[in-house]
Amino acid sequence: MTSAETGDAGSEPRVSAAVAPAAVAVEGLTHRYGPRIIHEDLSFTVGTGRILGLLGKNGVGKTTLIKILMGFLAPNAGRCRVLGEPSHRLSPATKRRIGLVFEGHLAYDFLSIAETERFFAAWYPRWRRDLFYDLVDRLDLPRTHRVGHLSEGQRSQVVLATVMAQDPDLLILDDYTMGLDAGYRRLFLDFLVHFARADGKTLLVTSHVVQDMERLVDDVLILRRGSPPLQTTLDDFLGRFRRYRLPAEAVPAALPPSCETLHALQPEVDGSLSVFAFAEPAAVSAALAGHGLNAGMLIETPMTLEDAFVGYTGTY
Ligand SMILES: Nc1ncnc2c1ncn2[C@@H]1O[C@H](COP(=O)(O)OP(=O)(O)OP(=O)(O)O)[C@@H](O)[C@H]1O
Repeated sequence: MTSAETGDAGSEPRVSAAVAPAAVAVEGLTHRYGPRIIHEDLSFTVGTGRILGLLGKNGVGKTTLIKILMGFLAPNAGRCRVLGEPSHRLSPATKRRIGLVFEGHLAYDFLSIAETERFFAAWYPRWRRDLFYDLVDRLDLPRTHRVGHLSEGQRSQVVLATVMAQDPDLLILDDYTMGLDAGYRRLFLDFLVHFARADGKTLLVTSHVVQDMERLVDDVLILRRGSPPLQTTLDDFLGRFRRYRLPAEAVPAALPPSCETLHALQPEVDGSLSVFAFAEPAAVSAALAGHGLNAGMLIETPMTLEDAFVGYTGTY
Protein backbone atom coordinates (compact mmCIF):
# COMPACT_ATOMS: atom_id res chain seq x y z
CA MET A 1 0.00 0.00 0.00
CA THR A 2 1.38 3.40 -0.87
CA SER A 3 0.81 6.61 1.03
CA ALA A 4 -1.82 7.54 -1.53
CA GLU A 5 -4.85 9.26 -0.15
CA THR A 6 -6.70 8.76 -3.39
CA GLY A 7 -10.27 9.77 -2.93
CA ASP A 8 -10.76 9.74 0.81
CA ALA A 9 -14.47 9.15 1.06
CA GLY A 10 -16.34 12.26 2.08
CA SER A 11 -13.52 14.77 1.49
CA GLU A 12 -14.22 16.64 -1.71
CA PRO A 13 -11.20 17.91 -3.60
CA ARG A 14 -10.53 21.63 -3.23
CA VAL A 15 -10.07 22.22 -6.93
CA SER A 16 -11.54 25.23 -8.64
CA ALA A 17 -13.87 23.39 -10.99
CA ALA A 18 -15.69 25.50 -13.55
CA VAL A 19 -18.50 22.97 -13.58
CA ALA A 20 -19.54 21.02 -10.51
CA PRO A 21 -19.56 18.19 -9.80
CA ALA A 22 -16.60 17.34 -11.99
CA ALA A 23 -16.52 13.99 -13.78
CA VAL A 24 -12.85 13.74 -12.89
CA ALA A 25 -11.25 15.60 -10.00
CA VAL A 26 -7.57 15.22 -9.23
CA GLU A 27 -5.89 17.00 -6.38
CA GLY A 28 -2.27 16.98 -5.30
CA LEU A 29 -1.36 13.90 -7.31
CA THR A 30 2.24 12.77 -7.11
CA HIS A 31 3.56 9.71 -8.88
CA ARG A 32 7.08 8.32 -9.19
CA TYR A 33 8.56 5.35 -10.96
CA GLY A 34 11.43 4.52 -8.63
CA PRO A 35 13.25 7.80 -8.04
CA ARG A 36 11.81 9.45 -11.17
CA ILE A 37 9.04 11.92 -10.49
CA ILE A 38 6.43 11.79 -13.26
CA HIS A 39 3.71 13.91 -11.64
CA GLU A 40 4.18 16.21 -8.71
CA ASP A 41 1.30 17.85 -6.88
CA LEU A 42 -0.88 17.76 -10.00
CA SER A 43 -4.42 19.10 -9.69
CA PHE A 44 -7.05 19.39 -12.42
CA THR A 45 -10.68 18.66 -13.16
CA VAL A 46 -12.68 17.46 -16.12
CA GLY A 47 -16.07 19.11 -15.92
CA THR A 48 -19.11 16.95 -16.59
CA GLY A 49 -20.11 17.28 -20.24
CA ARG A 50 -16.76 18.80 -21.20
CA ILE A 51 -14.17 17.52 -23.66
CA LEU A 52 -10.67 17.83 -22.28
CA GLY A 53 -7.56 17.35 -24.40
CA LEU A 54 -4.65 16.03 -22.35
CA LEU A 55 -1.58 17.25 -24.17
CA GLY A 56 2.11 16.81 -23.58
CA LYS A 57 5.25 15.58 -25.21
CA ASN A 58 6.31 11.94 -25.31
CA GLY A 59 6.98 10.52 -21.88
CA VAL A 60 5.46 13.38 -19.89
CA GLY A 61 3.05 11.01 -18.13
CA LYS A 62 -0.28 11.04 -19.99
CA THR A 63 -0.72 7.28 -20.03
CA THR A 64 0.45 7.06 -16.42
CA LEU A 65 -2.24 9.55 -15.46
CA ILE A 66 -4.91 7.55 -17.29
CA LYS A 67 -3.75 4.35 -15.59
CA ILE A 68 -4.14 6.10 -12.24
CA LEU A 69 -7.61 7.40 -13.14
CA MET A 70 -8.69 3.90 -14.11
CA GLY A 71 -7.35 2.47 -10.84
CA PHE A 72 -4.72 0.33 -12.61
CA LEU A 73 -1.97 2.17 -10.78
CA ALA A 74 -1.86 3.65 -7.27
CA PRO A 75 -0.20 7.08 -7.06
CA ASN A 76 2.25 7.91 -4.29
CA ALA A 77 0.05 10.74 -3.05
CA GLY A 78 -3.04 12.72 -3.95
CA ARG A 79 -6.74 12.36 -4.45
CA CYS A 80 -8.44 11.21 -7.66
CA ARG A 81 -12.17 10.93 -8.01
CA VAL A 82 -13.79 9.60 -11.16
CA LEU A 83 -17.56 9.87 -11.55
CA GLY A 84 -17.72 10.59 -7.85
CA GLU A 85 -15.73 7.56 -6.69
CA PRO A 86 -12.11 7.16 -5.60
CA SER A 87 -10.18 6.01 -8.66
CA HIS A 88 -8.65 3.04 -6.88
CA ARG A 89 -12.03 1.83 -5.66
CA LEU A 90 -14.29 2.18 -8.69
CA SER A 91 -17.37 0.05 -8.36
CA PRO A 92 -18.33 -2.31 -11.23
CA ALA A 93 -21.35 -0.09 -11.97
CA THR A 94 -19.12 2.97 -12.34
CA LYS A 95 -16.58 1.07 -14.43
CA ARG A 96 -19.38 0.24 -16.83
CA ARG A 97 -20.00 3.98 -17.25
CA ILE A 98 -16.42 4.52 -18.42
CA GLY A 99 -15.34 3.73 -21.98
CA LEU A 100 -11.60 3.31 -22.29
CA VAL A 101 -9.45 3.11 -25.39
CA PHE A 102 -5.95 2.36 -24.37
CA GLU A 103 -2.74 1.14 -25.94
CA GLY A 104 -2.98 -2.63 -26.19
CA HIS A 105 -6.76 -2.26 -26.41
CA LEU A 106 -8.99 -5.25 -26.11
CA ALA A 107 -10.01 -7.04 -29.28
CA TYR A 108 -10.43 -10.78 -29.63
CA ASP A 109 -8.76 -11.96 -32.83
CA PHE A 110 -10.70 -15.22 -33.00
CA LEU A 111 -14.10 -13.45 -33.04
CA SER A 112 -15.79 -12.17 -36.16
CA ILE A 113 -17.13 -8.62 -36.31
CA ALA A 114 -20.67 -9.85 -35.57
CA GLU A 115 -19.47 -12.06 -32.71
CA THR A 116 -17.54 -9.12 -31.26
CA GLU A 117 -20.72 -7.06 -31.28
CA ARG A 118 -22.74 -9.80 -29.57
CA PHE A 119 -20.00 -10.52 -27.03
CA PHE A 120 -19.65 -6.93 -25.84
CA ALA A 121 -23.39 -6.27 -25.98
CA ALA A 122 -23.84 -8.81 -23.22
CA TRP A 123 -21.73 -6.75 -20.79
CA TYR A 124 -23.23 -3.31 -21.25
CA PRO A 125 -26.85 -2.54 -20.33
CA ARG A 126 -26.96 0.55 -22.57
CA TRP A 127 -25.27 -1.13 -25.54
CA ARG A 128 -25.89 0.81 -28.81
CA ARG A 129 -25.91 -1.75 -31.62
CA ASP A 130 -26.89 0.99 -34.06
CA LEU A 131 -23.79 3.02 -33.19
CA PHE A 132 -21.53 -0.01 -33.45
CA TYR A 133 -22.67 -0.86 -36.96
CA ASP A 134 -22.86 2.79 -37.97
CA LEU A 135 -19.10 2.89 -37.58
CA VAL A 136 -18.16 -0.68 -38.47
CA ASP A 137 -20.24 -1.06 -41.63
CA ARG A 138 -18.14 1.72 -43.16
CA LEU A 139 -15.32 -0.84 -43.34
CA ASP A 140 -17.34 -2.44 -46.12
CA LEU A 141 -16.43 -5.91 -44.90
CA PRO A 142 -18.73 -8.86 -44.27
CA ARG A 143 -19.74 -9.08 -40.62
CA THR A 144 -18.34 -12.60 -40.63
CA HIS A 145 -14.81 -11.23 -41.15
CA ARG A 146 -12.44 -12.17 -38.33
CA VAL A 147 -10.95 -9.38 -36.20
CA GLY A 148 -7.57 -11.12 -36.42
CA HIS A 149 -7.62 -10.67 -40.21
CA LEU A 150 -8.25 -6.91 -40.08
CA SER A 151 -5.57 -4.35 -40.88
CA GLU A 152 -4.31 -2.26 -37.97
CA GLY A 153 -6.51 0.71 -38.84
CA GLN A 154 -9.58 -1.48 -39.44
CA ARG A 155 -9.05 -3.17 -36.11
CA SER A 156 -8.85 0.23 -34.43
CA GLN A 157 -12.13 1.15 -36.02
CA VAL A 158 -13.77 -1.93 -34.51
CA VAL A 159 -12.27 -1.12 -31.11
CA LEU A 160 -13.52 2.47 -31.26
CA ALA A 161 -16.97 1.33 -32.32
CA THR A 162 -17.00 -1.16 -29.45
CA VAL A 163 -16.22 1.57 -26.94
CA MET A 164 -18.69 4.09 -28.36
CA ALA A 165 -21.44 1.46 -28.42
CA GLN A 166 -21.06 1.02 -24.66
CA ASP A 167 -22.69 4.46 -24.42
CA PRO A 168 -20.30 5.50 -21.64
CA ASP A 169 -20.83 8.66 -19.62
CA LEU A 170 -17.06 9.18 -19.49
CA LEU A 171 -14.96 8.29 -22.50
CA ILE A 172 -11.19 8.14 -22.09
CA LEU A 173 -9.25 7.86 -25.32
CA ASP A 174 -5.50 7.42 -25.00
CA ASP A 175 -4.15 8.12 -28.45
CA TYR A 176 -7.10 6.80 -30.44
CA THR A 177 -5.42 7.47 -33.79
CA MET A 178 -3.77 3.99 -33.86
CA GLY A 179 -3.26 3.43 -37.57
CA LEU A 180 -6.38 5.32 -38.67
CA ASP A 181 -6.23 7.02 -42.05
CA ALA A 182 -7.00 10.74 -42.29
CA GLY A 183 -10.52 10.18 -43.60
CA TYR A 184 -11.54 7.84 -40.83
CA ARG A 185 -9.92 10.03 -38.21
CA ARG A 186 -12.02 12.92 -39.45
CA LEU A 187 -15.16 10.77 -39.50
CA PHE A 188 -14.50 9.45 -36.02
CA LEU A 189 -13.85 12.94 -34.69
CA ASP A 190 -17.15 14.16 -36.10
CA PHE A 191 -18.84 11.14 -34.53
CA LEU A 192 -17.20 11.86 -31.21
CA VAL A 193 -18.22 15.50 -31.18
CA HIS A 194 -21.80 14.61 -32.07
CA PHE A 195 -21.88 11.82 -29.49
CA ALA A 196 -20.49 14.05 -26.75
CA ARG A 197 -22.64 17.09 -27.50
CA ALA A 198 -25.91 15.24 -28.06
CA ASP A 199 -25.78 13.32 -24.80
CA GLY A 200 -23.67 15.49 -22.51
CA LYS A 201 -20.83 12.97 -22.38
CA THR A 202 -17.51 13.76 -20.77
CA LEU A 203 -14.38 13.05 -22.79
CA LEU A 204 -10.73 12.94 -21.81
CA VAL A 205 -8.61 12.55 -24.92
CA THR A 206 -4.91 12.35 -25.66
CA SER A 207 -3.52 12.45 -29.15
CA HIS A 208 -0.25 13.30 -30.78
CA VAL A 209 -2.25 14.56 -33.74
CA VAL A 210 -2.69 17.91 -32.04
CA GLN A 211 -4.53 19.49 -34.95
CA ASP A 212 -7.38 17.03 -34.28
CA MET A 213 -7.75 18.41 -30.79
CA GLU A 214 -8.59 21.81 -32.21
CA ARG A 215 -11.75 20.36 -33.78
CA LEU A 216 -12.70 18.44 -30.69
CA VAL A 217 -11.89 19.84 -27.28
CA ASP A 218 -13.39 22.49 -24.98
CA ASP A 219 -10.51 22.50 -22.53
CA VAL A 220 -6.83 21.68 -22.56
CA LEU A 221 -4.55 20.33 -19.89
CA ILE A 222 -0.97 20.73 -21.03
CA LEU A 223 1.67 18.82 -19.09
CA ARG A 224 5.31 19.88 -19.14
CA ARG A 225 8.09 18.07 -17.35
CA GLY A 226 9.32 20.10 -14.40
CA SER A 227 6.71 22.86 -14.78
CA PRO A 228 3.21 23.33 -13.43
CA PRO A 229 0.49 22.13 -15.82
CA LEU A 230 -1.68 24.55 -17.73
CA GLN A 231 -5.42 23.96 -17.59
CA THR A 232 -7.70 26.32 -19.39
CA THR A 233 -10.28 26.46 -22.15
CA LEU A 234 -9.12 25.99 -25.72
CA ASP A 235 -10.40 29.46 -26.58
CA ASP A 236 -8.52 31.04 -23.72
CA PHE A 237 -5.27 29.28 -24.65
CA LEU A 238 -5.55 30.18 -28.32
CA GLY A 239 -6.70 33.71 -27.48
CA ARG A 240 -4.00 34.58 -24.98
CA PHE A 241 -0.97 32.62 -26.16
CA ARG A 242 0.60 34.46 -29.07
CA ARG A 243 3.43 34.10 -31.52
CA TYR A 244 5.46 37.02 -32.75
CA ARG A 245 8.14 36.97 -35.39
CA LEU A 246 11.28 39.05 -35.70
CA PRO A 247 12.92 39.03 -39.14
CA ALA A 248 16.47 37.67 -39.39
CA GLU A 249 18.05 41.13 -39.66
CA ALA A 250 16.70 42.05 -36.21
CA VAL A 251 17.83 38.85 -34.49
CA PRO A 252 21.03 39.19 -32.43
CA ALA A 253 23.58 36.39 -32.07
CA ALA A 254 22.84 36.02 -28.35
CA LEU A 255 19.15 35.67 -27.54
CA PRO A 256 17.61 37.04 -24.37
CA PRO A 257 16.51 34.43 -21.84
CA SER A 258 12.87 33.51 -21.53
CA CYS A 259 11.12 35.27 -18.66
CA GLU A 260 7.61 35.89 -17.40
CA THR A 261 6.74 38.00 -20.46
CA LEU A 262 8.76 36.06 -23.03
CA HIS A 263 7.60 32.45 -22.60
CA ALA A 264 9.93 31.04 -25.27
CA LEU A 265 12.21 32.25 -28.04
CA GLN A 266 12.71 29.89 -30.90
CA PRO A 267 15.17 30.50 -33.75
CA GLU A 268 13.70 29.44 -37.11
CA VAL A 269 15.63 27.82 -39.98
CA ASP A 270 15.36 31.01 -42.09
CA GLY A 271 17.17 32.99 -39.38
CA SER A 272 14.02 34.70 -38.06
CA LEU A 273 12.97 34.39 -34.43
CA SER A 274 9.63 33.20 -33.09
CA VAL A 275 8.70 34.67 -29.75
CA PHE A 276 5.91 32.98 -27.80
CA ALA A 277 4.18 34.89 -25.05
CA PHE A 278 0.97 35.26 -23.07
CA ALA A 279 1.35 39.00 -23.58
CA GLU A 280 0.12 41.82 -25.78
CA PRO A 281 2.41 43.22 -28.48
CA ALA A 282 3.35 46.30 -26.42
CA ALA A 283 4.54 44.21 -23.46
CA VAL A 284 6.51 41.84 -25.71
CA SER A 285 8.11 44.76 -27.58
CA ALA A 286 9.06 46.39 -24.29
CA ALA A 287 10.60 43.16 -22.97
CA LEU A 288 12.60 42.64 -26.18
CA ALA A 289 13.69 46.30 -26.30
CA GLY A 290 14.84 45.92 -22.69
CA HIS A 291 17.33 43.38 -24.02
CA GLY A 292 18.47 45.75 -26.77
CA LEU A 293 16.49 44.14 -29.62
CA ASN A 294 14.89 46.17 -32.39
CA ALA A 295 11.31 45.30 -31.52
CA GLY A 296 9.94 47.76 -34.08
CA MET A 297 10.06 44.93 -36.64
CA LEU A 298 7.99 42.53 -34.49
CA ILE A 299 4.98 41.05 -36.24
CA GLU A 300 2.28 38.91 -34.63
CA THR A 301 1.57 35.77 -36.66
CA PRO A 302 -1.51 33.54 -36.32
CA MET A 303 -1.19 30.04 -34.87
CA THR A 304 -2.96 26.72 -35.03
CA LEU A 305 -3.30 24.70 -31.84
CA GLU A 306 -0.35 22.60 -32.99
CA ASP A 307 1.80 25.74 -33.42
CA ALA A 308 0.74 26.93 -29.99
CA PHE A 309 1.37 23.54 -28.40
CA VAL A 310 4.88 23.33 -29.86
CA GLY A 311 5.56 26.95 -28.91
CA TYR A 312 4.38 26.30 -25.38
CA THR A 313 6.15 22.97 -24.81
CA GLY A 314 9.18 23.39 -27.11
CA THR A 315 10.32 21.31 -30.05
CA TYR A 316 12.39 18.81 -28.09
N1 LIG B 1 6.13 0.90 -15.28
C1 LIG B 1 7.04 1.85 -15.46
N2 LIG B 1 8.22 1.82 -14.79
C2 LIG B 1 9.14 2.79 -14.95
N3 LIG B 1 8.99 3.86 -15.76
C3 LIG B 1 7.84 3.94 -16.45
C4 LIG B 1 6.82 2.95 -16.34
N4 LIG B 1 5.79 3.31 -17.16
C5 LIG B 1 6.16 4.46 -17.74
N5 LIG B 1 7.38 4.85 -17.33
C6 LIG B 1 8.09 6.08 -17.69
O1 LIG B 1 7.30 7.16 -17.22
C7 LIG B 1 7.30 8.23 -18.16
C8 LIG B 1 5.87 8.57 -18.54
O2 LIG B 1 5.35 7.52 -19.33
P1 LIG B 1 3.91 7.62 -19.99
O3 LIG B 1 3.70 6.38 -20.78
O4 LIG B 1 2.92 7.93 -18.94
O5 LIG B 1 4.11 8.89 -20.93
P2 LIG B 1 3.16 9.46 -22.08
O6 LIG B 1 3.02 10.91 -21.84
O7 LIG B 1 1.91 8.66 -22.18
O8 LIG B 1 4.10 9.22 -23.34
P3 LIG B 1 3.74 9.02 -24.90
O9 LIG B 1 3.23 10.34 -25.37
O10 LIG B 1 5.08 8.71 -25.50
O11 LIG B 1 2.75 7.91 -25.01
C9 LIG B 1 8.17 7.78 -19.32
O12 LIG B 1 9.46 8.31 -19.15
C10 LIG B 1 8.19 6.26 -19.19
O13 LIG B 1 9.40 5.75 -19.68
